[in-house]
Amino acid sequence: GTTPTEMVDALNNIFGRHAGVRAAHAKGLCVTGQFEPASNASNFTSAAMFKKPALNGFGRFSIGGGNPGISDKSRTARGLAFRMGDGKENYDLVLISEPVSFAATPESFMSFLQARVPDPATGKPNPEKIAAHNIQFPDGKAQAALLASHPAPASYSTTAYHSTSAFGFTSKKGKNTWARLSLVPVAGTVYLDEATEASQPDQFLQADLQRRLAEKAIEFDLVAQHRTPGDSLQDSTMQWSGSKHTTLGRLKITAQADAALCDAVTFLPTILPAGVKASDDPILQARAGAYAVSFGRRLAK
Ligand code: HEM
Repeated sequence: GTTPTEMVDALNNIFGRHAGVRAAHAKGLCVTGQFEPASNASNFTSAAMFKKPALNGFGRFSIGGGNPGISDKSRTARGLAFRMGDGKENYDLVLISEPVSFAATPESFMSFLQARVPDPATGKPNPEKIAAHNIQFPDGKAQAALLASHPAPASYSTTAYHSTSAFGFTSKKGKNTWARLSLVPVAGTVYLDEATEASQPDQFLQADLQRRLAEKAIEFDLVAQHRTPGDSLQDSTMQWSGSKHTTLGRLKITAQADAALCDAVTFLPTILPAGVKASDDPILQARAGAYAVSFGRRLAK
């Protein structure tokens, strides 16, 4: 099965159930900031909030997986969730640090996780089960290859974050454009070099964030990649080739915030302003239900 409860149980089966903690992206840091829409963004999207000079918001940087003690050096996806609003509507961006997800469907997501449940005899995942998953669900290979191709980001501020799924944007003239979104770091993408990867302590991301924010805001451009024919609207494991991009504005992360601010909500990729719609990508459609189950469990502790 692939109900929201079954998906969260599958995460808990691997990572354990930690009181008050997210079932996925368990480790993270809460921040506040502003989004400044680009002056021409309203040609691309009719959403009212993009006509404002600036929107306030808060968000959370995270490391993929349900282990709250994971090393900051681990080669897993990083996450960035950010909620911005104009007082009337909210817009949640819930993004990861690779341009593709690890499963095209909830069935593939379940198989990926079930193949990684630690073997009671060894305490480790059984490589044969992972190999069998890769044969049955080859859609998981693209993200794994990307993650293996570089060390972890040197900082939460030095990697791009991507929606992997597509959203439809209605322009003020009523035209719909399908796009995938990315937050692109203004300071550029920097991964740990291999020597630093070996020598750096396991925890460095919080101190790094503190140091950078004491100096200046951490900035990302919000970029919409337009769909070109052949770019899938259903398969978030396939990279897009569309070469047309529109910059929708700049996100400025200005301060760290108490974890409580972010833990009181669940960021959902389906919280969208009027004028932006989700595609019928089955992964995008499955996420909100699972996030709600995880949210309920961590509030109940
Ligand atoms: C079927 C596929 C997926 C499932 C079942 C799933 C499940 C979850 C769950 C249960 C949480 C914890 C929610 C909470 O307690 O608030 C979570 C968090 C998160 N997920 Fe997913 N996820 C999926 C795919 C994705 C994809 C494709 C992305 C990004 C492109 C993504 C990005 C994130 C991020 C950034 C967070 C952390 C949000 C925060 O910091 O509060 N997830 N996911």
